[in-house]
Amino acid sequence: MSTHIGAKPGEIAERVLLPGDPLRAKWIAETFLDDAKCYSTVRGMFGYTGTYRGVRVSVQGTGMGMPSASIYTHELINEYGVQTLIRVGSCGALSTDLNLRDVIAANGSSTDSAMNRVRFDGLVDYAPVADFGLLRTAVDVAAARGVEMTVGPVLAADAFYTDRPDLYDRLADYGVLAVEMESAAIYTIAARYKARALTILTVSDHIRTGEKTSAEEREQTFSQMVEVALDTIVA
Ligand SMILES: O=P(O)(O)O[C@H]1O[C@H](CO)[C@@H](O)[C@H]1O
Ligand SMILES: O=c1cc[nH]c(=O)[nH]1
Repeated sequence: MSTHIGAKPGEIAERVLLPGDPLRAKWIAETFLDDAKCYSTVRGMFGYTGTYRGVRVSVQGTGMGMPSASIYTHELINEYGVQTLIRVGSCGALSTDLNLRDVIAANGSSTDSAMNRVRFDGLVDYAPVADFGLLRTAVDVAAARGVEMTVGPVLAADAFYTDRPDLYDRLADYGVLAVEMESAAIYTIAARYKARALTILTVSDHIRTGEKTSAEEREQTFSQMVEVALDTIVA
C-alpha cells in the first residue's frame, strides 16, 4: 500500500475516475462497474476496481481541495502506475448560460492556489490544461449519448466560501464557466508524470442564482457525467 491508499500492487486499474466525494466513488462502483471490489478504505477515502464494458476501471475518492487531490493523484500515478485519470466532480456555475445539472468539460483550469507558484518559484503562471485526446473523445462520446456538454475553462479555488464574489464576476467576464476545487492540481501532476487527465463536472450550485442541489443528489445522481467519463476512459 502507499501512504494514503490501501491497495496491493495490481489492484488499481490503469484508468481511474476521481470523484471528490468518497461516497460518490462507492455509488459509481456499485451502479456502473461489474464485479466492483473495494481496495481501500484508508481515511474513509474509498477506492474500487471493477470492469466497465469489459475494461478494468477504478474509481478513487480524492477528498476536497488541491492538497488532498494532489496526494491521491501523485500516489495513483507514481505508486500504482495509473495513466489515465478523469475527475468527475461537482461545481458552481459562474456563467449565466449554464443551468443546474449541466455537464462541463474543463479544457483548462485557472487557480488561486499557491501550489504552482511554489512549484515554479513564482516566475511562471503555469496554465494547467486537459489532455487533448481525452477531451476530444469526451466531446465525441457526449455527442453520441445526446448529452449537451459545454467545454471551457474553470477556476480551481482553494476556498469553497469566498469573501470575493467580485472576482467570480470578473472571471465570468473572461469566459470562466464554473468554480471547483481540484482540477488545476490534477492537470499539473498528470503533466509532470506523463499521465493523461481530464475533468468533467456537473453544476451542483449556481453562483448567480443561488440554486443548489442536495448532498444526496451530489452523491448519487450525476449519472450523465459518469457515463460520459466511463465511455471516454475505456475508449
Ligand atoms: O463534488 P466534488 O467532486 O467533491 O467537487 C466539488 O465539491 C467540493 C465542494 O463542495 C469540492 O471538492 C469541489 O471541487
Ligand atoms: O459552488 C461550488 C460547488 C461545487 N464546488 C465548488 O467548489 N463550488
